[in-house]
Amino acid sequence: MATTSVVPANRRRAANAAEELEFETTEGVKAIASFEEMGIKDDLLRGIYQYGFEKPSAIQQRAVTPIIQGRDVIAQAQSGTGKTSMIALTVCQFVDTSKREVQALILSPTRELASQTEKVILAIGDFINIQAHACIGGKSVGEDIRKLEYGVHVVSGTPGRVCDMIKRRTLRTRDIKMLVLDESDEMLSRGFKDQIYDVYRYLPPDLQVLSFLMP
Ligand SMILES: Nc1ncnc2c1ncn2[C@@H]1O[C@H](COP(=O)(O)OP(=O)(O)OP(=O)(O)O)[C@@H](O)[C@H]1O
Repeated sequence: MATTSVVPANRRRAANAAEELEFETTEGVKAIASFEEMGIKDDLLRGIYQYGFEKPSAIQQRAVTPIIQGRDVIAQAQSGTGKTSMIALTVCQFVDTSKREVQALILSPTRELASQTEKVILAIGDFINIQAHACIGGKSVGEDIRKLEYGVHVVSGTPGRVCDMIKRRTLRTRDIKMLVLDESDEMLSRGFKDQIYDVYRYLPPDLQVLSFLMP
């Protein structure tokens, strides 16, 4: 397990000035200053640059490599520091797009966040032809069934709808090898614990788990 935490050294000062941030990481976790050095696949790098990113943010510099190496990771950083983008890029790096099965599952506490993550995945993963679907409450169940039966590589959803789709056997879990819990503390405080546990029970045992939260 690798842990990374990025918090302002002094909350009264400007939070986005890199020199005023404090970084705490598991021993051995290094900051990698460029996307090229992270071993990201070429077509994904093209997508990242096309999206407008030139260099990784502080949390991305520290957490992307352990994720790509297959470690379970807990990463903590304030809002706007690049966590959602990091989920998108590591999921895109992880999936094998020649296999149209769900391989990564992202759970978020809100429909907006789940949809936003799906959008960033589709944008960054444009050149790798990634198929992603937002499985969220309030949207048509029929559309979920159609998309999932057609076949997608990634599902980004809220725990209730995802659990429902798994129980209907529309969301096949056999090939899921990565579980991402975004804003995991928020999910637990919103009472999603039982649903998350329910989802987890259906996932294969050989699973990489990533947990993202705010300080
Ligand atoms: N490496 C990067 N280079 C340039 N911009 C970036 C980079 N990573 C993220 N961003 C941009 O910074 C903003 C915040 O990123 P993101 O949404 O990924 O962060 P977050 O920590 O998930 O924040 P929030 O909780 O507000 O969603 C977005 O506009 C995103 O496009």
